[in-house]
Amino acid sequence: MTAPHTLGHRDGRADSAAPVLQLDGLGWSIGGATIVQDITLSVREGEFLAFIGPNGAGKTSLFNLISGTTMPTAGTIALDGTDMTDRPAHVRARRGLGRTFQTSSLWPAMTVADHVRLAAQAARGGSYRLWRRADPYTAEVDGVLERTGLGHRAGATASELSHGEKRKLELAVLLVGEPRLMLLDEPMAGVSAEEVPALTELIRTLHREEGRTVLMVEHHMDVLLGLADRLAVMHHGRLLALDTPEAVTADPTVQQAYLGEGL
Ligand SMILES: Nc1ncnc2c1ncn2[C@@H]1O[C@H](COP(=O)(O)OP(=O)(O)OP(=O)(O)O)[C@@H](O)[C@H]1O
Repeated sequence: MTAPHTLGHRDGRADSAAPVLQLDGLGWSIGGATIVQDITLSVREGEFLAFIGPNGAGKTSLFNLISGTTMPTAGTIALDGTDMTDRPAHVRARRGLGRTFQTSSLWPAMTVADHVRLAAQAARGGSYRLWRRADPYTAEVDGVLERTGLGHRAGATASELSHGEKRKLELAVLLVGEPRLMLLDEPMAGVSAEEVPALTELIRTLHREEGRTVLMVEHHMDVLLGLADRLAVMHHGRLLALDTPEAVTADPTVQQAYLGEGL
């Protein structure tokens, strides 16, 4: 096990008393349709907040707003007490926000190690060269692959990986930037039942042992009940409930929203 990482504020401007993430009245409308509506919540440092909700409830759209890939049409977003509402994704990333996507963002013919190496070069401002003789990123690449359980797959191409290994590689690429706040969009999607426990354990380590704040969209309730401090339930773009997993699953309003789909 690698030693826990100290996740310090990158630019020293953070207000340590402020929540890591604060959303106030956040909304997004497009083409006359309101996709995300009036979301107000705060996330404290080190918390694990999971988002659940029926298909099309607006969970991915909310992650897009938080990460800056979509700009909100209402409300505000603050990171560590600093308003980020109009700031682009790369500025939020510099403030320690990292995310994975629902669909795979890997290059099929590129090796596992080269994915991580490219991410390291991009993060450290190096040039995109995979053939350098004296590779300054070797130790970092090895370390990240070991932390994510992919050391033995360093030379495999992404196309040779199982779904679970692909998800681990996406996490490995994300970890290169040492995000303090990680947004994981359905990290178990497409992963076989046998691979779910190892992936769950990796996410638990990133949260509990490495101290990262995690927001995760996930449909597997059994996975979430062992990980999440709080569950946020989204329905028709709104926040229907936000509480402990026990309270949320017992909430009749939530059960009603899931009627016919199972919670
Ligand atoms: N760019 C867009 N333009 C128009 N409608 C959109 C756009 N992006 C998303 N939507 C719509 O917004 C709604 C919410 O989509 P979103 O992907 O955020 O839901 P979700 O809760 O993540 O769903 P799932 O669990 O199926 O991934 C859907 O009805 C979707 O079709």
